[in-house]
Amino acid sequence: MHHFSYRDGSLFAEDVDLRQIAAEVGTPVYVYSSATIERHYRLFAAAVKANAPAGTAHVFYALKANGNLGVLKTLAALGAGVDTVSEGEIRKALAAGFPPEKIVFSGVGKSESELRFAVEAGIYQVNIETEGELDLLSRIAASLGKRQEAVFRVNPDVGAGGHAKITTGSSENKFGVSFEEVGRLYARAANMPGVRIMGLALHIGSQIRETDSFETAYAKMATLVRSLRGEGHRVERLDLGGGLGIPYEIPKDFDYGPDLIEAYAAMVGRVTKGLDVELGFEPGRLIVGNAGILLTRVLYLNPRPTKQFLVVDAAMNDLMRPAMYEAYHEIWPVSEPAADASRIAYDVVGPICESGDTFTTGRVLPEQKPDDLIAFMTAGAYGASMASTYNQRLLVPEVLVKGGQFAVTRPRQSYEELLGTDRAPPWLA
Ligand SMILES: Cc1ncc(COP(=O)(O)O)c(C=O)c1O
Ligand SMILES: N[C@@H](CCCC[NH3+])C(=O)O
Repeated sequence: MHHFSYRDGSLFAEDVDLRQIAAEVGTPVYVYSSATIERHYRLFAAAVKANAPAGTAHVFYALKANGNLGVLKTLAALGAGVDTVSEGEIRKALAAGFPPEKIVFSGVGKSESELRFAVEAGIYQVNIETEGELDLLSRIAASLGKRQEAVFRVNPDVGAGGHAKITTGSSENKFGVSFEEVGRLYARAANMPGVRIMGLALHIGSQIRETDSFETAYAKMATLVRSLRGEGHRVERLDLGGGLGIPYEIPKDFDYGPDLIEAYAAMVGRVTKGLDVELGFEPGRLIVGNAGILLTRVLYLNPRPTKQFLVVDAAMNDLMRPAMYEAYHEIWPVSEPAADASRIAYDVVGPICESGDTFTTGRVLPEQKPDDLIAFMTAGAYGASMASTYNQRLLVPEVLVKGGQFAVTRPRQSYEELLGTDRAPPWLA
């Protein structure tokens, strides 16, 4: 089931022709499908709930993957919780209507003011990553007359992921407290006035397309839960993080998800059997990755003796995954190519003054000409959320589609907004 498909010769997002969005909103523009977001959330939530030991599983959508207000409201309406990593993300989640009691706060470097904001907001859980953070959190909460529920994010020393830069669970990575330290921290926390430790969390990496590395890490966590309980500590919650990957190469008979999600959920059920914990999950990419595309227009062709450059109006500041992780995104022309269309190998590049502003090299596509529209597929996760204004380009707009309707849920930034926050120093004013 794919919600981006060809109809009458043009690529549609659900029931909306992408040519219409390009005409009304301009390019580049991100376009998201509500139906895909809903489907992936429901598939995941149902599978993990069905396999959870105590029948309780909380799904905290990882907001960092896509923080668009329309996307967040869609998920809040489905009853999702949210995983945040900064005060800005907590504020976005609250603004989108997520109740504080469904908000988790992760992150290696939470500042004092961020922790204070989170405690005052009354969020569900802080995922503590260092001993210093434990002390600080307790001090802040106690000064507010509160006791904040929290878990320790443990570094399981099992790293995995689609690229070295997105592995988080290895002990070489900065994330989480080490396995050996957890017992001691639990014991210290028991005497602290401002925190109540409810359990453990982990997150091993992103774009993981098999279940073995999760299983290794989760089995280690199950052992840790038992040994902590043996020492008399309370472990009621186990937050298993996110990281489940998605297909970036879209199969012809696209029916994303169920197999890997089912296998993952069954594995979780197996590993946590009899553990009597409330499970939490933090999927990001899985929920929104396949739900979005980046729509861009061909500006120029630049033929060279050995290659053909296709210059488009999107750039690495709009979608930085290819430049940062050599990530692969399929490219679909908006006008459905004829079966006998001539095909050419292109290096698809953006307007930015960096050779790294290259989406792909030698990609064979139906022949393109200036003004043609093309879509970078599977761009719903870590696309707009990682965008910048590098080269003083305007932040890219975002559109949410639902059935035959669409709405601009973030307009293209204006030049007034781009320039308006700068301040001249007084000696040059
Ligand atoms: C703590 C934490 N939770 C959840 C996620 C979401 O990961 P993904 O989008 O791969 O599901 C991340 C990012 O990798 C993360 O750092
Ligand atoms: N931003 C990365 C994944 C990192 C996930 C954040 N912990 C990507 O686009 O693949």
